[in-house]
Amino acid sequence: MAQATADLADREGPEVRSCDVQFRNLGGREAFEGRIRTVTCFQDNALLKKVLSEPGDGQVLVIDGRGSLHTALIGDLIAEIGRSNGWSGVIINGAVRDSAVLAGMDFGVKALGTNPRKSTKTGEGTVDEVVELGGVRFVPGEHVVSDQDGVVVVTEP
Ligand SMILES: O=C([O-])CC(=O)C(=O)O
Repeated sequence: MAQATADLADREGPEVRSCDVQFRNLGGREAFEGRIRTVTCFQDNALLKKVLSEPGDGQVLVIDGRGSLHTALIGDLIAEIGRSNGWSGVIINGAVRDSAVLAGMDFGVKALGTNPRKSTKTGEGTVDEVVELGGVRFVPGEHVVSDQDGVVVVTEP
């Protein structure tokens, strides 16, 4: 693995951009990193599915679902779209489903929790706006490292 979040925290010191949200590590790839892209949406997953259908080039999609645990923003089908298009993983301020399958996939998935209820598919939301979670700004184009200890944003890889 390239970088551990604890090593980044030692390097950066107290100002390290470490996200305080206690995400669950639900994907089979427990440590992942990449350039940040973002989607903001609310209980609707058409837009994030569209973005994960683009070439991923090792990027990480940070999805701000406003913390809603009422519907799943991704399941095994959308995760497989992302994995097969070369995304490293997703970090979701929201819920997922099909977690038993996600746990066996070579794809990074951090989320708040699970809910089997489907999301709507209207396409509402925004792409590549700065997302703020757990005291950290996730800026598209910067770099995020996610592992068993947490989620850290750095300017450069
Ligand atoms: O289609 C959805 O709403 C999410 C889903 O179940 C999947 O990705 O497998």
